Amino acid sequence: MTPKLELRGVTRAFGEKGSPGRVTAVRDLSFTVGAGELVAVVGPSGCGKSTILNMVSGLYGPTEGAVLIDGVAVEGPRSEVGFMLQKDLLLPWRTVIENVEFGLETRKIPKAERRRIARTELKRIRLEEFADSYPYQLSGGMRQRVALARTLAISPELVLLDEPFSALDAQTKLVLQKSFSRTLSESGLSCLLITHDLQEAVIMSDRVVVLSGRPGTVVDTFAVDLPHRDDPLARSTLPATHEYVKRLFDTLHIAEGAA
Ligand SMILES: Nc1ncnc2c1ncn2[C@@H]1O[C@H](COP(=O)(O)OP(=O)(O)OP(=O)(O)O)[C@@H](O)[C@H]1O
Repeated sequence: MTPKLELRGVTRAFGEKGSPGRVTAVRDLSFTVGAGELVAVVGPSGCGKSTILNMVSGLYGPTEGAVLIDGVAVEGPRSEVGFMLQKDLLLPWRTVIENVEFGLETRKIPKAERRRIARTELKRIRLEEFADSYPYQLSGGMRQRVALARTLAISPELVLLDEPFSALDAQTKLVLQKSFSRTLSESGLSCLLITHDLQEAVIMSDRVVVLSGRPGTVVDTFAVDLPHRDDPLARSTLPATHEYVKRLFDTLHIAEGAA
């Protein structure tokens, strides 16, 4: 079966070819995200995680190799790709429901239909009673949930999650990891999760890709063969979870030492 996302021998360099300032951010990366799969990418700072996201979102292409969505090379922004960033980027002058409708508006969906979809998404994240509130009236965790609703409202097939919980306190993070995991599993979406948090990578994903320091190359990739992908809290209590986290820690330690 064609994967939802495939990076095939991807290298990306910046700067003039042959110039001393040329930097290779990632080298010969190959990995896939299958349909309905959540794949976490972890690696040391500067290993090229943002570069990967920028290529998958069509901001720029690889220097060598190919980035494919549904087997088709990405050559610009694709409507089936949704994003969730560390900062919620909600528009402060719009109500919660108007924020959720934003992506639908830019796609010229009629107003009544936009409202219907936005209400369904707010219900899904259990914030329907805040539809007419403004972002400043919500907690950081609630704002991130609204941002997820906005992402899902456009019915994406692939969701890119860029450190979506890193700005939150530890307790809010746990609650959100749980609610995101349930929502993403229920929707059967394919997801690429970029994270610095090794525990998060293990408790939320089906598979983990480990990158080395710059230039980022794949140093390990493994399936997380544990139950409860839709419930990170339950997964975090399993003894085997700690084995996986330790494996990641050891791999990254070696990778950093070699960089
Ligand atoms: N547009 C650019 N021009 C020049 N160099 C770049 C550009 N984008 C990224 N780089 C370089 O490529 C390397 C990887 O950058 P990138 O931002 O992808 O890493 P990252 O893993 O997201 O970093 P962090 O974890 O610290 O956010 C860095 O050394 C960076 O300086």
